[in-house]
Amino acid sequence: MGLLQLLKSQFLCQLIICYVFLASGLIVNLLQLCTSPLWLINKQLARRLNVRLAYCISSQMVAALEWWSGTECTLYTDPKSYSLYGNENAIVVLNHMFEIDFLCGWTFCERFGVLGSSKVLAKKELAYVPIIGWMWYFLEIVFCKRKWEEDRTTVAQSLQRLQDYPENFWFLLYCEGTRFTPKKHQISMQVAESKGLPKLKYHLLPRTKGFWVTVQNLRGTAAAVYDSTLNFRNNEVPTLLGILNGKKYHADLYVRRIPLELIPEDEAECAAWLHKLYQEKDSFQEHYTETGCFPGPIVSPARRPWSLINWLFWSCLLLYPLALLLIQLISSGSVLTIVVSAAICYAASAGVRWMIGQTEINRGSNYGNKEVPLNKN
Ligand SMILES: CC/C=C\C/C=C\C/C=C\C/C=C\C/C=C\C/C=C\CCC(=O)SCCNC(=O)CCNC(=O)[C@H](O)C(C)(C)COP(=O)(O)OP(=O)(O)OC[C@H]1O[C@@H](n2cnc3c(N)ncnc32)[C@H](O)[C@@H]1OP(=O)(O)O
Ligand SMILES: CCCCCCCCCCCCCCCC(=O)OC[C@@H](O)COP(=O)(O)O
Repeated sequence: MGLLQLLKSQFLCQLIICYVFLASGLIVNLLQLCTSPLWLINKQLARRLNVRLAYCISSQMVAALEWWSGTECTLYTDPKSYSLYGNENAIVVLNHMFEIDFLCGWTFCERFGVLGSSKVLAKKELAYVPIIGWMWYFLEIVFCKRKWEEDRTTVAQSLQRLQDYPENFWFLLYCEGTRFTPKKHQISMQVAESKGLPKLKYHLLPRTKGFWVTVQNLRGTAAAVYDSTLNFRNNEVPTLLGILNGKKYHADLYVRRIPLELIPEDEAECAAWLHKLYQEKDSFQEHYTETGCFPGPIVSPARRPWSLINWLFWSCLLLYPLALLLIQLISSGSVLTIVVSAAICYAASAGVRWMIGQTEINRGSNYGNKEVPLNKN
């Protein structure tokens, strides 16, 4: 193990990264709250400000992936589509198998200049995660309860609000609705069988309603669907804790640009179209398993320095007062103050560990885990 790698694996270094993330995140959340009155006066300006504030938070996680762990992200795509990435609004359909798939997505957002404005159809539970969830509130992220009776109106309304969004954005949709586990896969394949659909090997059966409502409400706003399939080399199982430990992974992303006009408007036809898309995605994963690469040319954008610069800025701003505080604390000699400070540090690190837990598959929800009564046709 090299010296740098040893340094990266030290708990103290990870603690510093988490401290900067936590302290800067809360400051940014507060600044976002301060933009509230501006929404009434100049909504578009408030949105633009929030895009930049959100960048301060999400780019720290991107910096951890790109600069701290040195993870490499390779893009396989058609060079003709490449020039459009970042210059139009798009709906991104991504497989949901890895704990850091969202972070790889964010990395590509960063490289194409849409990180601050990127959006997702997220489960409601994530709205309560401090920093990220609170940041999303001001970014007009679309939340769902994964209960169609309630989601059908709320999701459509939230999507419609994005029609006059002042910056280009990518709207991420995990149509599988939950992370892949063998049990969820087995249950969803029973559903596939009952619907007479071909089985998928690498994906859960996609939930079609969210896709249909997104496409319908973003017609005229988004230009295309980016069908994205992610995998990692050498059967790596990447985790956020691994990233914090400085472990380097190799992500490969295969993206096909599909103009929105090609997607049927009728709900049933749109659902059939999505099922066919997932059968194709499954064949790309099969190709990857057999050959170690996706079909198509590699046109990888390089990582940009901005996420690192942002992290260095917040570190300089926040580590100096922390050091002063620690010196004062130790020199005060008060046992009570030291114990209280240690307790605050412990609570903060437990909080960050809980947030990281949100990304862990074995702490995932039970959605898609329950056997459903099937009407065999
Ligand atoms: C160039 C580079 C390109 C790309 C770069 C890549 C990405 C970057 C882009 C943007 C980044 C932005 C942000 C990223 C940051 C963070 C993201 C983090 C996480 C958030 C992710 C989540 O929270 S995922 C969970 C929430 N999302 C979803 O659930 C979406 C999918 N779900 C739906 O669409 C659902 O339909 C719904 C939520 C709208 C409603 O759910 P509900 O369960 O109520 O209804 P359903 O219709 O789905 O269910 C009933 C029907 O389903 C059938 N059924 C039953 N059991 C199953 C089963 N196990 N599997 C499949 N289907 C099942 C049932 O039979 C019913 O069928 P019908 O025929 O009656 O419809
Ligand atoms: C740079 C310092 C990093 C410090 C660590 C901060 C950690 C914050 C992470 C919060 C990000 C939350 C995003 C979670 C994405 C996710 O993967 O959600 C799961 C859902 O799709 C589906 O849930 P489920 O049904 O449970 O599978």
